[in-house]
Amino acid sequence: MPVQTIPEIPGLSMYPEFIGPDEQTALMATLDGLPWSGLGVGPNPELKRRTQQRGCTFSFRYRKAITSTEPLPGWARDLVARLAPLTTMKDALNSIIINEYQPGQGIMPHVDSLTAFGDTVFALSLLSPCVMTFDRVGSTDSYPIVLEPRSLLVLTGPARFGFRHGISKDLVETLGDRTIHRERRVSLTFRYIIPGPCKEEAACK
Ligand SMILES: O=C(O)CCC(=O)C(=O)O
Ligand SMILES: [Fe+2]
Repeated sequence: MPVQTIPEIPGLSMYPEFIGPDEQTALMATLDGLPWSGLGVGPNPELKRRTQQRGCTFSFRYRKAITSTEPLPGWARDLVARLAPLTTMKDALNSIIINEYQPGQGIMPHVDSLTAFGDTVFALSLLSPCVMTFDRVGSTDSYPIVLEPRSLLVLTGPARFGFRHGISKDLVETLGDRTIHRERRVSLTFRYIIPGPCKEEAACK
């Protein structure tokens, strides 16, 4: 499987075309057939975008998992089996957060909670491309990258713990000679949720 890395962001791996177009279409049909939450609907009603959670459910407000170990759904098993060999993390992935970004929606720069989530985070991108910016914690270094549809981003080590990542609300983004007109984007974040409360002081992301 071809993998791209970025010397400035150690621990980041990008797998372009991790899934095929038909797999993307089937996955979107599955997700759109399931109930969305966020935007006033629990378990995370405060989120300003639509989300779904599968497997172990995490509450950002209560800063902890709010279900015990629900199994991951059948439609995710093949994907998860393909992710497992890409990490040295011992704990098995037990949660999927699905985020929908309509034009004008993004995600604030954040480090995924260090105490709530395991040391490898996977993000599978569907539909619209977008720019994700990595800001090194404690410096002004900032590295924008394009998340292409059907690509898989793997964050571990410094990329996971030493950089904030975020997506702007911009309707149009430019990076080098690339111009992206943002359309609907859906991503699946696969993580291991560590049992017990999030121990950080800051808001848990
Ligand atoms: O949408 C994405 O690709 C990233 C989502 C994210 O950063 C997260 O769920 O923590
Ligand atoms: Fe994140």
